[in-house]
Amino acid sequence: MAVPGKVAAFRLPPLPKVGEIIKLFRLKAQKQLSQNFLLDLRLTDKLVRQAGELKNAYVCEVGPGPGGITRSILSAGVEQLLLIEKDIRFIPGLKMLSEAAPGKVRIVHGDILTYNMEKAFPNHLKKNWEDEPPDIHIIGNLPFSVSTPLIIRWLENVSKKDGPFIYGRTQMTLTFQKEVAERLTANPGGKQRSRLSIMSQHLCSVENCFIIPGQAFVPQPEVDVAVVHFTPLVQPKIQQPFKLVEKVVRSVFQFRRKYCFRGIETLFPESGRLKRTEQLMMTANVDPTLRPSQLSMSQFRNLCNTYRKMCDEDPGLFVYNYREELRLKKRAHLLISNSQPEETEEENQF
Ligand SMILES: C[S@@+](CC[C@H](N)C(=O)[O-])C[C@H]1O[C@@H](n2cnc3c(N)ncnc32)[C@H](O)[C@@H]1O
Repeated sequence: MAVPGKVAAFRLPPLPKVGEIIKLFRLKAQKQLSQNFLLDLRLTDKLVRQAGELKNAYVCEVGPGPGGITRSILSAGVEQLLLIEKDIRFIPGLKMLSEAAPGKVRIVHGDILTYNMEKAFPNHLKKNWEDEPPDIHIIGNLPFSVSTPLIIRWLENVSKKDGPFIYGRTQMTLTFQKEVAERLTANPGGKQRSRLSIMSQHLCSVENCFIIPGQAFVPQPEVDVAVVHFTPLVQPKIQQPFKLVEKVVRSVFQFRRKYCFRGIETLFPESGRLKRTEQLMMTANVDPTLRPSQLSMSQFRNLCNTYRKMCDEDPGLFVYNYREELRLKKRAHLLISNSQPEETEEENQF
């Protein structure tokens, strides 16, 4: 659990308000880029407190924009702050902040999706995975279209201990659309239990910290926003490669309203499908009539471990792709009958 730290360990010299910076540099939010700014410093302070103690820490803020959260991070007394911002219009305002905190801020005009985080911090900060997390934090309020793919990528980095996790169990405090945060943190049986719940919780302790109502942003988005804190676990709850876990979890949730065996079947080619599904479910000790959302983490672990054994015994199994088989069958069906194929798949949200 994140230990809320103190903010205001360092006093910035008087600066124009964030709203004034927006006016000064004509930083109109670009709706098509989902830019929604958080200008209320009480809220930015509260968000930054969720990261824990930041005094003398090394922080990377992704998508600082006009710099509201940036000010709160600097006020927390950090040692170094790396800012990665894609939109060049924000760089002059960020430079103004950097001048107010000499020697502390490094500004990168770049895209977090391509930035090499393995060189972002000094080597001496590296910790062993089993040790306490390093004094490195990632904080960000990014557009939702970026934050969801980014967290999936960072979860894969956690499982491989690379990217930002080359330094150890780097903690992250990020915002998401409220419903995505609910999926990230959902327990078994919960309405929002989904692929994202298993993929995040098997690798990290995930805490839904607080909700920021949409009205707090300028301009106001149509949804509420939640702040989520991630601390990578010393031992993942499922000790299998990320891609294997992803495949099993995606298959289970393929038909999220049906019994779980319906999705699990899709792990196997049509010939022998029933027999192998039964074998997997029996060995993993999973009741085939549970709904995907009812499965516990240990049941997912059993499924992944058993599926891994089956893949080791049949090297062609892992590359089997149900959707591809379905697509080829549909195409053949169309060629033969020239009729519309039946729709067999359900919506498969992350
Ligand atoms: C929702 S706005 C939030 C701005 C600021 N953090 C705040 O809370 O007021 C998202 C910011 O992320 C930036 N951004 C979007 N995609 C990015 C990417 N791939 N890499 C870095 N920054 C990005 C946008 O330019 C914008 O400044």
